[in-house]
Amino acid sequence: MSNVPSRGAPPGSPAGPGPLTPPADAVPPVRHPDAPAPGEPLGAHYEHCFGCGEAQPHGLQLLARAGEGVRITAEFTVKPAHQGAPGLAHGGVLATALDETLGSLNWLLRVIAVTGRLQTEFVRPVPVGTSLYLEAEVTAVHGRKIYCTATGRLGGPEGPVAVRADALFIEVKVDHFIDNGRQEEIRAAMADPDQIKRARAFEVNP
Ligand SMILES: CCCCCCCCCCCCCCCC(=O)SCCNC(=O)CCNC(=O)[C@H](O)C(C)(C)COP(=O)(O)OP(=O)(O)OC[C@H]1O[C@@H](n2cnc3c(N)ncnc32)[C@H](O)[C@@H]1OP(=O)(O)O
Repeated sequence: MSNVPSRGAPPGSPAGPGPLTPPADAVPPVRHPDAPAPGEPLGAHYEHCFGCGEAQPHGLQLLARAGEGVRITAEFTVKPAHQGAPGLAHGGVLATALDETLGSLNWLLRVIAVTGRLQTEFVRPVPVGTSLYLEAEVTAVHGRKIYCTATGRLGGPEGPVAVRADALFIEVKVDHFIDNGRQEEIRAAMADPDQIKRARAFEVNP
């Protein structure tokens, strides 16, 4: 048995609405006035990120764009390195794509947040070579808790739904990474002016 305390019943359990349901006093999300304009590409938050980093040859290299409101679109192409079963994307890779797209919503809120919960639904297999088109949206905010949802479609915005996720992100300060990350990468990131600029675009008061 794990000694990590439980944060509530799983969604849909008879014990209650579950940790992915915003509480009654949650508020609608507010797009930050300095958020990137709709259609603008967001770029990677970290060049070595497995989800979005351009310096990760086997990563997803997911490209996200700001949408209207607190919404994001993103795309990635499933490569042979992403297989689970022959010719099909690994479920964990698809969960990464959902997680990364949901994490990109932080650019629009201008907060840094990490995934606390991620509930995924796999609706259709996703073949290698497919371009997965993702949309994500923040649905509610309660203190540091950010409730959000995402959908991935095969081939484009009108394609059939292949994956879905509901998630809870928790706002953190930049110290979360400085205190917990391996020192060699933290030192390199802090010495990189582009990385500091990217961290600032997430966080109003770094
Ligand atoms: C120089 C460097 C530059 C770096 C520039 C970086 C740029 C930006 C990078 C972004 C990166 C994105 C990448 C993709 C998204 C990932 O994949 S992020 C990686 C995966 N996630 C993680 O590693 C998170 C690991 N977990 C943790 O570190 C801690 O559990 C957390 C999430 C920070 C929470 O701990 P905490 O701050 O102590 O929070 P705590 O005060 O206990 O809870 C706050 C509230 O949230 C609730 N809560 C917390 N966790 C949970 C949970 N799991 N379930 C339900 N409720 C929860 C609590 O119940 C509490 O609720 P209220 O009482 O306020 O109602």
